[in-house]
Amino acid sequence: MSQQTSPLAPVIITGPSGVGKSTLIQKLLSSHPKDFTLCKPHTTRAPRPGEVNYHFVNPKIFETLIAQGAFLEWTRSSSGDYYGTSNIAVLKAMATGKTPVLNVAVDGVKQMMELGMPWRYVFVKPASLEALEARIRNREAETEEEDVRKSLERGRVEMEYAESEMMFHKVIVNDELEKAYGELEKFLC
Ligand SMILES: Nc1ncnc2c1ncn2[C@@H]1O[C@H](COP(=O)(O)OP(=O)(O)OP(=O)(O)O)[C@@H](O)[C@H]1O
Repeated sequence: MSQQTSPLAPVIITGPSGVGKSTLIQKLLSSHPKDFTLCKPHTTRAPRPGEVNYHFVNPKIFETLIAQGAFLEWTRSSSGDYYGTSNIAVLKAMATGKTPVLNVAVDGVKQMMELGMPWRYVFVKPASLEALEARIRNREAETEEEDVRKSLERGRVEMEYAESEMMFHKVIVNDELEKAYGELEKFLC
């Protein structure tokens, strides 16, 4: 990508489920609270313990919002949960005067890229599919065998997409967290 972007242009962080997007975003927001703000996405999945970084809504409300054209992007995960970013959430984040940071599933990123926004796209990938599997299994969340299998298959396809499309401004391997975070910070700050 050669398009010029501003330091205030939203940053889109994407990658397979469980790769560590939320972890990296959380570190960025807590290290640079004056510079970055989270653009809060909507989801229909259940909150994990202590989780506050989403608007949690039921599927009926999510589907109403889709029908109203409220979303800039939306998608369904391999387990059937909806995820999306509303236009209002982006505007609210922009109005803070800080750089909005978005956590977006790979399918949603494809929709955003089609809109041609001159935003910054970062793909986070695992060191290997085995490492991704270990991370998903270690996470204190849904670990039904079928969900893990579907999630890994989807992750594999998403990684192939990232490699084939070359549409990302930055690709970061989240193997060692501090190193991955250092790369993200160097790219953005
Ligand atoms: N570099 C790392 N090394 C080891 N564990 C990590 C690393 N980065 C994140 N994790 C852990 O991996 C798990 C998944 O991380 P996280 O929830 O941030 O992923 P995610 O990509 O946001 O997932 P989802 O898209 O499904 O919400 C968490 O338990 C997190 O603590």
